[in-house]
Amino acid sequence: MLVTIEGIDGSGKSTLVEGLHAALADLDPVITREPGATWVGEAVRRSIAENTDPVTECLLFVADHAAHLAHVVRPALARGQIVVSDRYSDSRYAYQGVTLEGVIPDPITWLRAVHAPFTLVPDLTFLCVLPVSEAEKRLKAKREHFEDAEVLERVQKNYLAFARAEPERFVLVDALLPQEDVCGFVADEIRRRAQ
Ligand SMILES: Nc1ncnc2c1ncn2[C@@H]1O[C@H](COP(=O)(O)OP(=O)(O)O)[C@@H](O)[C@H]1O
Ligand SMILES: Cc1cn([C@H]2C[C@H](O)[C@@H](COP(=O)(O)OP(=O)(O)O)O2)c(=O)[nH]c1=O
Repeated sequence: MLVTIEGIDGSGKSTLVEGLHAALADLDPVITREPGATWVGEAVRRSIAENTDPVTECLLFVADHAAHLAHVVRPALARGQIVVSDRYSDSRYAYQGVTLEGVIPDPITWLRAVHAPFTLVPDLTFLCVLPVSEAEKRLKAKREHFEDAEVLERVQKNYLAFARAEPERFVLVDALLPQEDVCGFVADEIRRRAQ
C-alpha cells in the first residue's frame, strides 16, 4: 500500500511523519520523502537555493520522483511493505501547477502527462489543511526560507481541487488539531485501510 502525505509548507507533514515512525512501528513501514530520498534530491536542493528557472526546477523534482520510485518505492512495495511518503506526485501538480503558470500552457495537465507513463498513483493520500496565515506563523518560528503567502494560497487551492476530484483517494486532515491527534487519526486510518 502506498500512502502519501501532502499539504502546504508548514502544514505539519514532517512532524506527522516523525510521529508515524512510532505509531506504526509494528507494521514495519518504509517511511520516505520527496525531495531527497536519493542523491537526486541534492540537485533539487541546489535548484531551490539558487532560484533557478521554473522548468529546470520542475524537471529536477520529476527526476527526484523517478529515482525515488525506482530505488525506494517500487522495491519496498515489491517486498510487501507499506510505504509512507512525505510529499509525492501531488506536490508537483499543486506547486509546479503554480510556478509554471504563464510559462507552460495548462501546466497541471502537462505535469500529469509527464508523470503518467512511469508514476504509481498512491492508494491513499492525506492532505493536511490549515489557513495559510497559521502555516506562515509556524514557519516564521522555524526557518528563513519558505514560499510566500500568495503562492501557498494558490497551492492549497490546487490541493483542495484534487481532493474534490478524487474523494476515494484523498483524506482531509485538520492540521490545526494538536500533533498527537493528527498522528492518531492518520495512523488509525492507515491501519483500517491496510487490513
Ligand atoms: N499540529 C500542530 N500544532 C501546532 N504546531 C505544529 C503542529 N504540527 C507541527 N507543528 C509545528 O509547525 C512547524 C512546521 O511543522 P512541519 O512538520 O515542519 O511542517 P511541514 O513539514 O509541513 O513544513 C514546526 O515548528 C512544528 O513543530
Ligand atoms: C516534492 C516537491 C516539493 N516542492 C516544494 C515544497 C517546499 O516549498 C519545497 C521543499 O519541500 P520540503 O522539504 O518537503 O518542505 P516542507 O517541509 O516545507 O514541506 O519544495 C515543490 O515545489 N514541488 C515538489 O514536487
